[in-house]
Amino acid sequence: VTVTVESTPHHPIPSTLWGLMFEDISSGDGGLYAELLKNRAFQKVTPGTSAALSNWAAINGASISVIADTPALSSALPNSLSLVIPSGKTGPVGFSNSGFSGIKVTAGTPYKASFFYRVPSARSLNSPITVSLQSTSGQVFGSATTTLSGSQTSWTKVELTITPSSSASNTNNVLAFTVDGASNSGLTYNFNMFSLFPPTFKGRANGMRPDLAQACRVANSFSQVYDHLCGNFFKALADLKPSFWRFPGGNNLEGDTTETRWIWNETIGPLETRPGRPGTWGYINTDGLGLYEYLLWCEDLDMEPILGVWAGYGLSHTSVPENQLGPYIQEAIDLINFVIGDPAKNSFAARRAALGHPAPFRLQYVEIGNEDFVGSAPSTYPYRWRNFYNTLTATFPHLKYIATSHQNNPVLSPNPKFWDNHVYQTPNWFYQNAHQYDSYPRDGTQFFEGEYAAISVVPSDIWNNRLPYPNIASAVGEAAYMTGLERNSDIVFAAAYAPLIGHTTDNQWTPNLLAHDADTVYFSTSYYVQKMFSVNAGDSYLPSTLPTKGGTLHWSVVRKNSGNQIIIKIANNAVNVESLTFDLPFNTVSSTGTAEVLTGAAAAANNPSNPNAVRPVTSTISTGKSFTYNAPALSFTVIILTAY
Ligand SMILES: O=S(=O)(O)O[C@H]1C[C@H](O)[C@@H](O)[C@@H]1CO
Repeated sequence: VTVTVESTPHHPIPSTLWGLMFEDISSGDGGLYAELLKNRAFQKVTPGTSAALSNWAAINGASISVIADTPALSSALPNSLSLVIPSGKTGPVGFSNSGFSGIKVTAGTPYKASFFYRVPSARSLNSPITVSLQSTSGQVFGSATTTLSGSQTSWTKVELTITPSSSASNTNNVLAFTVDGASNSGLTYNFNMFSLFPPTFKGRANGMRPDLAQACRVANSFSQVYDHLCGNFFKALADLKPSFWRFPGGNNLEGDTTETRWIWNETIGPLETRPGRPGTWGYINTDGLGLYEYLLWCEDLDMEPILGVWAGYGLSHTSVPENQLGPYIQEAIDLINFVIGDPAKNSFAARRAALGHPAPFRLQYVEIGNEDFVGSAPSTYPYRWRNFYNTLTATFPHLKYIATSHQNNPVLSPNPKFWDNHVYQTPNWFYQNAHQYDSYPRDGTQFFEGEYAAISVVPSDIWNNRLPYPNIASAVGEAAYMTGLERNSDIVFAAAYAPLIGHTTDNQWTPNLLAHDADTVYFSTSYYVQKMFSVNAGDSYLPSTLPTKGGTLHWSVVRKNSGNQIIIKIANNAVNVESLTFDLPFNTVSSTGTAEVLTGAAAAANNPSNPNAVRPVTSTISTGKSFTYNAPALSFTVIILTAY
């Protein structure tokens, strides 16, 4: 096929085109969020049940239980861990936490441990307590000791630093808390709000995970360089050069009921004031990764937040009646004031300032709800949209509000200027529908492809036949579709693969762009496609011969001003090599260029047992005013050359 490229740009590439969608689907707690202990504050559990003690285990015959404590540490955290040392015990007695399917222990790294405690009744003994990182078989890598006071009947916080002298060979490790059995015979201690943080990105308290911090890249302040092969969340995400961050969901914004919606003001402030909530993915969210942490993360990665506000619908298909929306609209107003308000005029903005960020955060886009095309949502979205949109627009007229139902189905008033479209489909569907936006009217309406992914190769039932990890077929299908988004980026202002992150074993959704366990992050084929597009977004779109609609070969050409670069993206979904001849209308064209190619067998995938099975390979190719490139079967290529 001959591709004639035009020299006059059709439109600028929007600065927000390629970004990230995030919600907690075994991706926040235990993933992006750096806390290493699971069930750290017994949030939303039933005292006295074994479930309340999940992830905790007794050591050497200690009697542990979760109790509804009086006095509670806080109204947000009413449950405590009660430790009773039986009589007749000798040696260390106590309990341990097993983390999120394990804990990674790296020598020379300072881990910050903390907990609250009180003694129910005063006594003379002041007892040492040892907190140690150790293997499940008892090998101690590092520990710290402090003293529990026998007169401490009110809650008090203890903070310790543990710097292991050796690394663990795997993640089968626990954080153990022990006191001497003999001297504590028959005594009781109450504990709460445990926490263990390794160094976080930028050293932020309550920050993002150590594997996220750029410890792999910045001059290490620690004696131990992180396992640079593992990559890490921050490097992985930062390397995508993402332009936006949609949060907090997705389903997890909505909650199953009105009561379990994401309530922004319960996710900020000291951890002991955050009650946590049952998320929509089957586990309790600690909300340790809350609104303020998300906003700092957006600043740290220089991303535009796309902030979802709860819009009166829960996934158990309940809608707030129109005449009862007021408090929830006010909740959204207060949320937005926390983000951008004037601390001198608004108490929620003053909360932001008190947390250390007096200046407003960056905010342009607010999404009203999520997927209001599911269940009974469409039947109530017209009034929910109208009331939220009208009140928010009156209060914050400069913000851009995104609708989440199917466009004009139902008809909404006022007519939305921004829509969020989602699609989960097969690889074939993605290359067959790469032209989706070509025919959309150019009437000022803008589109956010807020969630898309090839999740299955079984068209008859994609939902129950998931790919465990992205593979070459899914990634190259997505690449074809993304050439269409790039071509139509005059009306598509943003797009994100979803979901972004998932745990390798303890997950509720596959495939994910990145997988993780307690040890490392795994980069998928789709991750590389996202990175190859995002890093090479360019500044303006150059029209060219249109690919055959529904065909297997797709391309898109952009110009990057700096360096006079022409960037050609080619997705070949055929199982045979495709030859493309490019005719470039420029006086001067470099005789060579680079071609970064991701290719492999259709089912080839990166996974924990073979994390680097498929990676992009860059080579030098011959280019010129007219040149031919042979796109390998099942491949995505980014060609970069200079021309002017
Ligand atoms: O089960 S789904 O509704 O398809 O869930 C999808 C759509 C929803 O917005 C998001 O939270 C989730 C995975 O990204």
